[in-house]
Amino acid sequence: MRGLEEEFIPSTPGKFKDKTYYSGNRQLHRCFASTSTMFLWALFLLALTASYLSFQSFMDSGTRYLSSTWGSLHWEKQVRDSAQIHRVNGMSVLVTGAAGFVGSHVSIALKKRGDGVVGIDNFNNYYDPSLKKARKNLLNLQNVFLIEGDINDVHMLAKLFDIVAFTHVMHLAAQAGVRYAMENPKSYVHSNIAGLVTLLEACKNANPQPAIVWASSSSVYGLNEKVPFSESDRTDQPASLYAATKKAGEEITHTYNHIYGLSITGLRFFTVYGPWGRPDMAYFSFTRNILQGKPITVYRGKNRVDLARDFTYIDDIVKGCVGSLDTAGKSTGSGGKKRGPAMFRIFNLGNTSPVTVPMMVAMLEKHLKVKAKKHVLDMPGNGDVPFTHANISLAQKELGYKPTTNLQTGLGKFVRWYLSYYGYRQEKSVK
Ligand SMILES: O=C(O)[C@H]1O[C@H](OP(=O)(O)OP(=O)(O)OC[C@H]2O[C@@H](n3ccc(=O)[nH]c3=O)[C@H](O)[C@@H]2O)[C@H](O)[C@@H](O)[C@@H]1O
Repeated sequence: MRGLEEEFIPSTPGKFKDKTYYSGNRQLHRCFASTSTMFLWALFLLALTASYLSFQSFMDSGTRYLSSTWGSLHWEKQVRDSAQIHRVNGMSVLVTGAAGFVGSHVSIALKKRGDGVVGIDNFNNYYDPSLKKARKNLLNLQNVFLIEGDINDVHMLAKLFDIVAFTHVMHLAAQAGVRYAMENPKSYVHSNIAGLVTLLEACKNANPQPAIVWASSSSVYGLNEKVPFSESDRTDQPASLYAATKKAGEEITHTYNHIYGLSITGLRFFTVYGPWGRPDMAYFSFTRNILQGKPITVYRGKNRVDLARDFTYIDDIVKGCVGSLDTAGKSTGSGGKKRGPAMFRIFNLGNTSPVTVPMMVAMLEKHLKVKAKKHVLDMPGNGDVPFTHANISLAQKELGYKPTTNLQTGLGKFVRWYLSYYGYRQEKSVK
């Protein structure tokens, strides 16, 4: 016996050649039966497609809501609340790279003094994303809403500027690291070039246009030998792709200032270090290796000259960033059109007292109370520069920037943070 389903569904759809249908009437009936079955089939398929599509959209909106990625009403409310200004003459700032080292510190500083802050970060895995998540938790505690998204996402940026009239953008999202550029050059183009342009486009289209403060790098001085490095020194000899993308960023921001009236302040950071820092940087990875009894590689320059850096403590950098936001002139454009000349500035944010890498290691040994196992190697040709040294008189004059933490003190603070964050008990783990 054929089951009911088999009665209605032919084994070969569209082909109804049942030999029992033989008369004219039956021909007509057969024709009618065949048309109505096809109609039923079409209806069935239509219903199937419709339910599939609505299931998909339900799933999409469900995930969007649950993971708080952009777009939902709940998300919009979180953005608005976080951007709310709580002081007279305060600002509302979009901080890119807010789960990063400098980004998280700046976001918290701004929020604490009553400014509105919305963060964005793509949480990439260039270094341990769990550290970025931990920084996100810090931001949550301060009621800073952090969006998980990429600055290359045109629609998300447009939506953000639609919801909030940001007065400022603190642009710190970037692919950092000098030597990693040889391993993954495309990531530098993605974040430092394409991402920058996407962000500038969004800022230029925004109404009102925000003022932009962004992170360039001391590495733009490249092979410059004139010391200390001043903003007017040549920057056309980058030694790494990283430096080249930062230099390109300075030129790109200039064109957006020139064509669209965006207010731009570029900050050349000098080897920023401190608590919640970046694990890829030498002082951080040295600390880890020293504590684990593993060797560290200390590079040495030409003619056995020690490499040196103008290491700058995070709190000083934060003051420089906040000072730049406070003194930034307004952008002049609207509706994507320039209405007058706008501010364009570049500042060194350094410490003005370079320290050699072996001296930095000696300071770490003292704080950690452990001797490092050092391997000294000639500096490989991988983009490193032999030394950096900032002239900060311009930042001092225009921003009131005045670094106050020397490397010895700053590394002490870093080591205390490191030991507590990674759960070392100093008296037990170090000899
Ligand atoms: O201020 C800057 O412009 C740059 O500072 C750092 O770059 P860098 O100064 O090279 O910082 P580290 O990677 O921490 O290196 C510091 C020094 O330690 C040396 N080093 C690094 C790693 C290592 O294993 N051994 C070693 O001797 C490097 O050659 C360098 O002289 C940051 O990583 C960049 O993102 C930033 O833009």
